[in-house]
Amino acid sequence: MSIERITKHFRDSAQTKLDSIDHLAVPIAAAVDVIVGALTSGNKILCCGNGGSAADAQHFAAELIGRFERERPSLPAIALTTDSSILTAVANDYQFDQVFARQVRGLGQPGDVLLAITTSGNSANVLEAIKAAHEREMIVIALTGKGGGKMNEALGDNDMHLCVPSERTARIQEVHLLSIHCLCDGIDALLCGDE
Ligand SMILES: O=C(CO)[C@@H](O)[C@H](O)[C@H](O)[C@H](O)COP(=O)(O)O
Ligand SMILES: [Zn+2]
Repeated sequence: MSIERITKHFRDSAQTKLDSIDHLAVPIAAAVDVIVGALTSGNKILCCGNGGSAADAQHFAAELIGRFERERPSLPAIALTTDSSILTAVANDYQFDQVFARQVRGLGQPGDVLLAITTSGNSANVLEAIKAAHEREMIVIALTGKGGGKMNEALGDNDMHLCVPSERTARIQEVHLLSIHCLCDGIDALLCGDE
């Protein structure tokens, strides 16, 4: 593989991150307020996504249940992407687009937050999870890209949309991970004080 290709990936990734600051800094700060409000009211965070975004959902839940950069109490978060028995049963007995929605209906409570991650904004199982979250009176924080796709119609007035200004899945995922780390840092700062 050529060094130029690798260099281009690094440069493009850095540029997409720089381009994202003006789009995402304010909504990320607002999302931190929503998440901390939910956590301090005794609510929890559910997270979902497909492929690389499933990994992002798990990454976020791990940092809340475990820790980010400093010691603090465990925070309640569940990735809906991890239980192969649930995922296969729901996909087999219902439809694959219900794999997250069914878990939201079983686990979600009013005031809980759904972190819905999809680079295209179009994954049917993520959109169905949002419908279920609305039924459960949950708040949705959506991480998308590519203009947001069908997510633009799926979200309600109380939801939040963090849309990365890129058309390329890999670059969008890279900014999603950075955004997730900003969320973790913001949660810790609000709960434990600035460091
Ligand atoms: O990680 C990657 C590509 O970088 C893939 O696994 C990617 O996440 C999958 O193709 C997903 O199914 C894409 O779904 P979405 O982001 O459009 O919701
Ligand atoms: Zn990927």
